[in-house]
Amino acid sequence: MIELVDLTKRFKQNEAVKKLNMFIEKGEIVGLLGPNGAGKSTAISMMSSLVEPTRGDVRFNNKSILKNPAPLRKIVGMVPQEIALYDDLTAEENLQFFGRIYRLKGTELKRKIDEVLEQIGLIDRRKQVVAKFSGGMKRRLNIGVAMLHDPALMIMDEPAVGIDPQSRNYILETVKRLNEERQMTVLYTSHYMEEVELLCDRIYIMDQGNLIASGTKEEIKQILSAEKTISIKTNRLNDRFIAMLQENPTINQVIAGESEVVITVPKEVNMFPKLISLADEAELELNSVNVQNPTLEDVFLHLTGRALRD
Ligand SMILES: Nc1ncnc2c1ncn2[C@@H]1O[C@H](COP(=O)(O)OP(=O)(O)OP(=O)(O)O)[C@@H](O)[C@H]1O
Repeated sequence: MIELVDLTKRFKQNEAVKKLNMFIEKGEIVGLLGPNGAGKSTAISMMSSLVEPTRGDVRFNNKSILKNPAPLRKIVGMVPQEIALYDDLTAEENLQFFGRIYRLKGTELKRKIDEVLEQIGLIDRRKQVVAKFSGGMKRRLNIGVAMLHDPALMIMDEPAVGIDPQSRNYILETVKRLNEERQMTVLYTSHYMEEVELLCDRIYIMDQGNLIASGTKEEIKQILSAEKTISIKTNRLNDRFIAMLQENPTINQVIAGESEVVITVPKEVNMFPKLISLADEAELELNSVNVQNPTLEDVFLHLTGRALRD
């Protein structure tokens, strides 16, 4: 459906996006994950023809859209990171205003507004002014605006940022439902790996303008397939035990908390007997020892040496 080819954007000295290659197939939910400043917004602004690339191409159904963006614009719904609503208008009036921009009118506009309000769970709040809305409700209406013209491709720029977990879940479920019921294709950008992990079929991870990993969740986690992480919980962790773990040549990494220590070891090693004897020696009672599956956060840490949310 959409393909980015060596897409690059330079702002003066700053190369915000560097030779980005990406594709989105019809019906997929694709995640674009990366910390603040990674270049996600710039990439999707070029993808939706709002920002002109310095180099590279954006192709829609195998045709470049750089000279002729109209066919793509017709099918794209863009959910911006900043909430773009009129505070002194009601939910319904906001949808009427934006619906007219999309050239909807009369009974068609009314039908569409009812449908969108139903989908975003705000049908009972249609007559309420947006100024009275919670952050989560504003985010939902922000998505509703982008849904008015039935976009085949929805591009969402951190649509659930800064809201409570319940509203976030509602948004994630709405996106999933729209994808399942209407085969809507979605590009979902976020710096929360949990959102992307929950929602997306395929994921691209960006950092400092570069694409650092891509693939299905399983493929990306394969990057860490040579190692496993073990979490050890005790009532009282002691320095002796931590020192013994740090000195053990099989253990690659030791991260100690107050009552939990997390170690990384090669995948094939069975650490359980050794951990039990080390704990015995350090006169420590173990509460639990769990092998953890790697998360996308672990992959990001492994690739960049930094946490995703620092
Ligand atoms: N219009 C602009 N002029 C100059 N620099 C810009 C402009 N837009 C973005 N940048 C820079 O490009 C880099 C990438 O920014 P971008 O907003 O694309 O990142 P992001 O991953 O979307 O992060 P965020 O979630 O914070 O928006 C940053 O260094 C930013 O300062």
